[in-house]
Amino acid sequence: MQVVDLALAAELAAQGRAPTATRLEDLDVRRVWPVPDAPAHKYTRGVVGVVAGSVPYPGAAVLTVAGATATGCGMVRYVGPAHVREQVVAAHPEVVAGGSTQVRVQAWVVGPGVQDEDQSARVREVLQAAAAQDVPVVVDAGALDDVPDRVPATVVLTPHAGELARFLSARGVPVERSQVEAEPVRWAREAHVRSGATVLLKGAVTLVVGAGDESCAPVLAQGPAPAWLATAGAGDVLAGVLGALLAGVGARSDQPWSPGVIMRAVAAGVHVHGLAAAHANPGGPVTSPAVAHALPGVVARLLRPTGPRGRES
Ligand SMILES: NC(=O)C1=CN([C@@H]2O[C@H](COP(=O)(O)OP(=O)(O)OC[C@H]3O[C@@H](n4cnc5c(N)ncnc54)[C@H](O)[C@@H]3O)[C@@H](O)[C@H]2O)[C@@H](O)CC1
Ligand SMILES: Nc1ncnc2c1ncn2[C@@H]1O[C@H](COP(=O)(O)OP(=O)(O)O)[C@@H](O)[C@H]1O
Repeated sequence: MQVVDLALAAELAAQGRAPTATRLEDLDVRRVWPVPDAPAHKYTRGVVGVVAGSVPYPGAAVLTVAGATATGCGMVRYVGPAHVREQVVAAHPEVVAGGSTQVRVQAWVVGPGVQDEDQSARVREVLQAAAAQDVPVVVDAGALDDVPDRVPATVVLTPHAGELARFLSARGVPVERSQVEAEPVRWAREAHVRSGATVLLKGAVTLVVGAGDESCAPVLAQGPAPAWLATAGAGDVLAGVLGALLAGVGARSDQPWSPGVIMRAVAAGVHVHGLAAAHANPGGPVTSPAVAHALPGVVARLLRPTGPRGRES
C-alpha cells in the first residue's frame, strides 16, 4: 500500500473541518526520535524505570525490558521481586535491578504482568511521585486498576479493548469489550476526558487520545500492524518501547511536558513497534521476543534518509 498525501489537512483546517484522526508516518517519526549526539552519556540519553512482572508472570518483565533496551535508552532500572530480578538480569545483563522505586529516571513503565500486592504498592508509589515531578508513566495491564481518579497527561494508559472496558466500568461508565471494539475513538476519548490521562488504545489500529495542541490533531491512529502481532507479550514489548522513547525525549528537553509532545512520542513508538513486527518475519508469524529483536534494525532504517521501506545503502 502506498499512502499519498493529498495535503487535505491544511485545506480542511482552513474550513474549520479538521480530520478526526491523523497518522504519523516515517518522516514524522524520524523528527520525534531521540538520537544521541557525540557528547552523550547514558544519563543524557534517558533512564527508564520498569515496575513489571510478578511470580506468575516473570516473562512480562523480561519482555518489557527487552522493548525498552532495544528501542535505545541510556539505562533501564528494573524494580521488582528478587525472583523476577534474577530472570531480568539473566536475560539483560545491562539492566540495573533493585527493589526500591526511590531511583532517578526520566520515564516509568508500570504494570505488565503485575499481579501481587508488593508490585501494586510500587506502582502506586511511582504514580504519586512521578505526577509531582512531571515524569511520564506508561501504565499497562495490572497497573490500570491503581490509577487515581484524575491524573496529568504525562500518565499514558495503554489498555487493550477489554482493559479499557474494565477501566471505564470501574469509573461508573459500564461498557463491554465489544462496544469498545465497535466504537474505539468514542471510548478512548471518554477515558481521556474522565481521567485526564493520555489514552493509547491497542488493537489492529492503535489510537492515541490526549489534549491536542495546535499542531496535533486530537486523535492519532497508527497502523494497521500485521495481525501476526496479536500474540502474547507484544503489548509488554510495546510498553517498554514507549518508556524508552519518553525517557529519551524527556532527557533532551528542560521544558515541561505538553500533551501534544506526549501523544506524538507514544504514537511514534506504536509506529515502530508495528514496523518491527512486519520486519521480524515478513508475511509470517512472529513472537514477542522476535519483535523486540527487530527493533534496533527498524530504528536504524527509519533514521536513514531512505527510510525503513526504502533501499538499504
Ligand atoms: N509472558 C508473560 O508473562 C505475559 C504476561 N501477560 C500479562 O498477563 C496479564 C493478563 O493479561 P490479559 O491480557 O490476558 O488480561 P485480561 O484480563 O484483559 O484478559 C483476560 C480475558 O480474556 C479471556 N480469556 C482468557 N482466555 C481466553 C481464551 N482462551 N479464549 C477467549 N477468551 C479468553 C478471559 O475470560 C478474560 O476476560 C497482564 O498482567 C499481562 O501483562 C500477557 O502480557 C501475556 C504475556
Ligand atoms: N489484529 C491485530 N493486528 C495488528 N496488531 C494487533 C492486533 N491485535 C493486537 N495487536 C497489537 O498487539 C499488541 C497486543 O498487546 P496486548 O493486548 O497488551 O497483549 P499482551 O498483554 O499479551 O502483551 C498491541 O500492540 C496491539 O496493538
